[in-house]
Amino acid sequence: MLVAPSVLSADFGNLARDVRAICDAGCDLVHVDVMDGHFVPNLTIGPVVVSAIAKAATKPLDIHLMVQNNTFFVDLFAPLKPEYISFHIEEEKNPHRLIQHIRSLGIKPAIVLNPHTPAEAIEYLLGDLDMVLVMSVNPGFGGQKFIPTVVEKIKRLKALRDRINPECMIEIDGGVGSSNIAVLKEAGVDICVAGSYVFGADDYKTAIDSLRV
Ligand SMILES: O=C(CO)[C@H](O)[C@H](O)COP(=O)(O)O
Ligand SMILES: [Co+2]
Repeated sequence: MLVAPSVLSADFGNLARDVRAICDAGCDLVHVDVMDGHFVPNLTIGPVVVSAIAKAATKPLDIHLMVQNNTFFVDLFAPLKPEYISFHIEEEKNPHRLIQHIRSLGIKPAIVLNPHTPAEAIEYLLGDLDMVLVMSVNPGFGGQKFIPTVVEKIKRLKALRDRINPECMIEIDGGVGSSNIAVLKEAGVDICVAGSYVFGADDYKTAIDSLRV
């Protein structure tokens, strides 16, 4: 299991310190939540702060867009050379075109599914994706309770993934911790995002290691 702590739960007064700390603690990716106050009822960070995160990070960035104008934000963050940019299928009229655009920028394209969106919604896009991110909370805030019905969805997604594009990663985001990580691994998750679980722990390395099932 790869681990991507979400900096949404970091101390923003000491952001560079916290980003360095999770990288030193052995995380695989740094998960960055970008919210525009329109697609979700919360507003987070733009390119000025994300570039400060990129500067402090010694691990690749995993940018999770929760925005209305995906192409605008992809172009805004592309110069930071993240490993992944993920966008919500619920907010994109031309997802196939946007996947190609992200790839043309040298970035791995990923799609996010909200809790109500079936795995089958991306069946004909899976062959072009490097990752699918399954939301296990409603997007917008850290520290929410895990929605257990996503476990069944991950199993369906894994079956599709294994048939269509075995290289494509499955990532989970929201309410993840040591209590549910084994079930998620068993269902087919490859990468877990964890915000409040990691940043709320006394020791980041112990918390990250506890997710490596
Ligand atoms: O995308 C997100 C919220 O929309 C965050 O990545 C997610 O909520 C992580 O926080 P936590 O692990 O505390 O649930
Ligand atoms: Co996220």
